[in-house]
Amino acid sequence: MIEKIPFLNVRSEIGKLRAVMLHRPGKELERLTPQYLHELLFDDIPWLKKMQKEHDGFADKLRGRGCVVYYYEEMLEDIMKNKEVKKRLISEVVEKCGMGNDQLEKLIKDFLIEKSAKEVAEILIAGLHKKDFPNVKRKKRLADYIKEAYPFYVNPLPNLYFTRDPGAVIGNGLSIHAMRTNARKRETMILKYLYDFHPIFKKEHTPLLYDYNYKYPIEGGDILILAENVIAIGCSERTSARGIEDLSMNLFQKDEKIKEVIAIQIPFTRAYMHLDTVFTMVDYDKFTIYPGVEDRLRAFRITPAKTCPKVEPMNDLKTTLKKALNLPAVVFIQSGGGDEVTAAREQWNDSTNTLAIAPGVVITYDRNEASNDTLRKHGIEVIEIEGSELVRGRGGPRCMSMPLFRETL
Ligand SMILES: NC(=[NH2+])NCCC[C@H](N)C(=O)O
Repeated sequence: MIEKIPFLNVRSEIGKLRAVMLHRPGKELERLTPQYLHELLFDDIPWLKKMQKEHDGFADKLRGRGCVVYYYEEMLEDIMKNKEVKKRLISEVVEKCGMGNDQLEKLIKDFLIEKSAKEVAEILIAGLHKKDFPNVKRKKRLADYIKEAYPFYVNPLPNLYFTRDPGAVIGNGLSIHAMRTNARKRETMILKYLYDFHPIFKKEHTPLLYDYNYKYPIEGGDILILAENVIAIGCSERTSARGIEDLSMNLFQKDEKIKEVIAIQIPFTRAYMHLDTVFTMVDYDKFTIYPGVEDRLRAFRITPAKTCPKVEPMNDLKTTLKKALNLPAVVFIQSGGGDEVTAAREQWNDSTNTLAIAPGVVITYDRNEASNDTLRKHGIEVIEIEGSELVRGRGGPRCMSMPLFRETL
């Protein structure tokens, strides 16, 4: 049952979190095999049952602190109770699978349309394995032979539990992202349907700030809502410079409160694919940072201008943040407790990927002991969750959550 929230509202990284969208990992994770791990953006294969327990633990901690949890899959099921929506979504998904055989496409569409909203929601996330499709007599095309060894008609979406990335609520608007990799593109297509048809998005009050079919990639793990008037966007392996400029222009045009964007360039590499894997905000004036990249970050100030935004290179990130947030000082809390090796190991396990649920209160993985201690020494309340399986997809509590509503500071 969907409870009502007023409308989307995220004007900071740290305001009390009242509503969040999660995805409980499901069957899609059991479709990972060593052969396709890399393509599906995983480094290892999680044990699903344990992973779900860990994820439920995460959701419980959020609820325990007064946050309503919405699940992606339930919302997807909700919108597909409308037969027309179900039909359109099935068609769009199947057509984007590149099967190379129109007759097969039609058969799969007909097969899916007969299923309930719940079953279709599951298949659109977990994928359609060839063995789950009845072997009806049909003419084989070249593509069928070429792809004979490939197990799926519709690919699974194992990264969907990182709900942070396909979309971001910024202010009262929704940014639906153009994902860098094919493995994650359907996640955003589905989010667009949720935006169009699910009542919780209250489309008429929710400006669309970016769309998944825009040309330049941008992903949610790179977006940090520093304050009402200033947003940080990482320029990373996943988020392009032009994507940042285009989103900035839309923000300036569609949200009168947003006056500047700080672009933060991080090294382009898998270990830190998004800004939030090395840098997150934990309190009004405190950030946690992976020391291994601290000297390699570059900051640029982006402000409105006529045709394209004005871009100014800044001297250093700390001073830039201080100025933008109008603070006398900002504190960078180094993850890893001051040891280079510990810091690198814990970063790989998402020590810096903290989810603030109120000013000075964060959720992190329990395994990152040194980083958690350091946060506590700086007066941060650290709520720990288990994440031995969850972490295998290379993401932590922040990646696993898409805030919908935060109390205004
Ligand atoms: N916001 C984040 N840091 N998300 C992490 C996403 C990890 C996921 N396996 C990917 O590579 O896309």
